Amino acid sequence: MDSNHDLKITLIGTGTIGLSFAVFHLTHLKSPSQLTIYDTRPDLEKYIQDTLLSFYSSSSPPIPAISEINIAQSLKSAVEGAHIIQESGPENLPFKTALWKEVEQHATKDALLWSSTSGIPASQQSREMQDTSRLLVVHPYNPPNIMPLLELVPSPDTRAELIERTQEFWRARGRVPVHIKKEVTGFVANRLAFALLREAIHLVDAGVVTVAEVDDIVQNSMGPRWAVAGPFKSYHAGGGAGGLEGFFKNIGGTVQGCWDDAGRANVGEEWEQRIFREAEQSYGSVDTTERDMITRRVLEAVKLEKQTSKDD
Ligand SMILES: NC(=O)C1=CN([C@@H]2O[C@H](COP(=O)(O)OP(=O)(O)OC[C@H]3O[C@@H](n4cnc5c(N)ncnc54)[C@H](O)[C@@H]3O)[C@@H](O)[C@H]2O)C=CC1
Ligand SMILES: O=C(O)[C@@H](O)C(=O)[C@H](O)[C@@H](O)CO
Repeated sequence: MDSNHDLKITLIGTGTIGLSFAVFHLTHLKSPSQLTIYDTRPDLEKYIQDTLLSFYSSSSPPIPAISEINIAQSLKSAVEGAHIIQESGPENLPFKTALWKEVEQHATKDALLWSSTSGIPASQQSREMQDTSRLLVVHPYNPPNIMPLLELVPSPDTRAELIERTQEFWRARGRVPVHIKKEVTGFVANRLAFALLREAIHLVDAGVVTVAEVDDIVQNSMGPRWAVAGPFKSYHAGGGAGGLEGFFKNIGGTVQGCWDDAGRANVGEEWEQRIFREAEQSYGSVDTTERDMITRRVLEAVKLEKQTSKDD
């Protein structure tokens, strides 16, 4: 991968995710002039000026010279000469398919082509490309300027060396790229999160707990637990000397009972209006700045403690 001094990154689509990626890259690039942004919104420059600054606080890296960022006036000029091109445009297949077909015409042959998509596989997005081996999904967890995870989801055609170069890029910047081996719906993080969300909806809909009580439970148990040790490591530890096998020997009956009794809520069913209203009454407009500041500090603390215990 090109050194940070001459690395050129282009971001296509700088809304919620794209701008967060911009903040991340600006922290690691030697100059803002190495970053190019292309977005069709008419108020782009004012939007960037107003919104990018909101990502910076007293504890974050110094505010970059935003005026030095390249604002491209065409897709062609945005992608020419870029080493990395990441799209964070609208989550719809026609947009992404047309985009990659056009990007491929102007991008250099060894440029890395990444999609931030939440769930549209590279095999679908690349179907009008000449070289379908070039595209890789690099799915972030919002906000990517803070959350370490990137799910790398290749199509069956994606070249292995592109996955390796992408892993190298993110690891070198302290991120956690995970290679998802198959194009499953929602990849992995969302599937796991949405499985928990389905059961949470079921329990609220059944009057077992409220929306806020579910959040209290998660934030004061598995939330911090899984920030330190994920589900498999936690239950392997919970099984004592027997490990995960011991856990299931001991608790397996209860686990199966929960699985058998799990809820089957579906989108569009009658639970929606009541639970949407309860969430609104509980939270109103969430202060994402405070959320992100606390999340950053939690992640930094976990990383420091894990490094300290590794060094001991
Ligand atoms: N919002 C989230 O929590 C997450 C979103 N994603 C994915 O990231 C992608 C972007 O999502 P968001 O940032 O939430 O959407 P967004 O709506 O905030 O941003 C999309 C941006 O694309 C721009 N755009 C629209 N048409 C364009 C075009 N033809 N050329 C260039 N730019 C164009 C829009 O002006 C807008 O700024 C989606 O694929 C989404 O699934 C992935 C992880 C999390
Ligand atoms: O939750 C996230 O940040 C991401 O994994 C997603 O893709 C979300 O589902 C996003 O699309 C909506 O928040």
